[in-house]
This record gives sequence, structure tokens and C-alpha cells, in this order.
Amino acid sequence: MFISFEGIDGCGKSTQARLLARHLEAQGRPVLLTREPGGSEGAEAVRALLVEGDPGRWSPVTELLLYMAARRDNLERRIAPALARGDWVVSDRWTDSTRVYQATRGGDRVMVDALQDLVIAREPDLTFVIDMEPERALARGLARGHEEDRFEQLGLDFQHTVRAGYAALARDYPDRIRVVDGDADADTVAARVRALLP
Ligand SMILES: Nc1ncnc2c1ncn2[C@@H]1O[C@H](COP(=O)(O)OP(=O)(O)OP(=O)(O)O)[C@@H](O)[C@H]1O
Ligand SMILES: Cc1cn([C@H]2C[C@H](O)[C@@H](COP(=O)(O)O)O2)c(=O)[nH]c1=O
Repeated sequence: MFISFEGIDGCGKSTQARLLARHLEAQGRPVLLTREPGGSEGAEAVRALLVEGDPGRWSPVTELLLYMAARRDNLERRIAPALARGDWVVSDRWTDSTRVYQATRGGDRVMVDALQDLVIAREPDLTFVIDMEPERALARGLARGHEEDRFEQLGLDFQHTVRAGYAALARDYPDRIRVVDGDADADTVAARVRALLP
């Protein structure tokens, strides 16, 4: 079973991915917990070029290719072997992030879907979109004294567009995507996620 978590920056995806992985392991299920971009050694190196680098460094097409290259490496080296062993895979982001973020940053959605079909050819079995107001996600970060670089670089309007992008995606893929209200304490959100497991 391949599960992904999606949502705007700071919505609590990583926390929920970790809590779900812990829950599954407590039930005796082997789990690979991974993240995108990243997860494998090569993909983590690509992550450094994308996420920690200058956001204006790449053209939209180059940026898209780098995200896809990182995903392909993580899929080949970590995810496909785990799924072949019968392990569960919980991923902090997958191609839905590319569909939403790269479209928001001027990328071409048709190109995203074509590359997804050609070089990835794997969708999660189940995707949780952790939904919340960008202002609330930002307030969480500020309350912890984080600088919230990405909110400052890209702005609240960007996060609002991303949030709307996920809502549209949930309508496009109703069989796979579940939207979960993320504006509650982490254990409450985790219980909402678990209630939606098959
Ligand atoms: N339900 C919650 N209530 C309050 N704080 C939370 C909750 N979930 C996560 N947090 C805190 O909010 C911050 C962001 O959480 P987390 O890293 O899980 O989000 P994220 O969506 O993965 O963020 P990013 O996209 O920036 O990586 C962390 O400091 C985390 O401890
Ligand atoms: C997979 C993926 C990610 N992004 C963006 C979204 C976030 O701003 C960062 C990842 O940071 P996080 O702390 O791990 O959430 O990268 C993207 O634009 N496109 C993608 O495919």
C-alpha cells in the first residue's frame, strides 16, 4: 500500500506522515517513511539544488525535470523495492505536489502528466491532503519562532493558490484523494487520517 501526504507548506504533512508510519508499525506492518523531493541518496542531493537553493535559479521546465529525476531515483531505489517486499510506503509528497506547485510556478500541467506517465507511472493508492488556511499554517511557524523562509519568499497568495490547486485535484481524483481538516492538534488530525484508512 502506497500512501502520500500533501498540502501547503507548514500544514503538518511531515508530522502526520510520521504519526501514520508509527501507527502502522505498531500494528506490525513494515513501513518505509520517505519524502519528496528526497528519500534516496541521489534524490536528497537533487533536493539540495531545489529546496535549499535559490528559488529563481531554474526555468519552469528544468525545475520540473529535477523534481521528476529525484522522484524516479527514490522510486527505483527505495519505494519500488519496499512495495515489492509487501511493505507499506508513506511518502511526504508525491506527484500531486508537482501538479500543484509547478503549475502555480508557471509550469505546464500537460507536461507534468506526460512525464508522470512516461517516467514514474506510479500513483499512490491513497493520498491525504492536509488542508488548512495558509494564515494558520504561518501562525504556527511564527509561534515557534521559525523564520518561515518559504512563506516570505513566495508569499501568502502563492500558498492560497496552492491550497486551491489541491482542492481542484481532489475533485479530479475522488477515488484516491481524501481531504483532511488539518486545523486541530496533531493527535486529532492523526485520528482523522486513521479513520479514513481502508
Ligand atoms: N496539528 C498541529 N498543531 C500544531 N502544530 C503542528 C501540528 N502539526 C505540525 N505542527 C508543527 O508545525 C510545524 C510544521 O509541521 P510539519 O513539519 O509537520 O509540516 P509540513 O507541512 O511538513 O511543513 P513543510 O512543508 O514546511 O515541510 C512544526 O513545527 C510542527 O511541529
Ligand atoms: C515534491 C515537490 C515539492 N515541491 C516543493 C513544495 C515545498 O515548497 C518544497 C518541499 O518542501 P517540504 O518541506 O519537504 O514540504 O518543494 C515542488 O514544488 N514540487 C514537487 O514536486
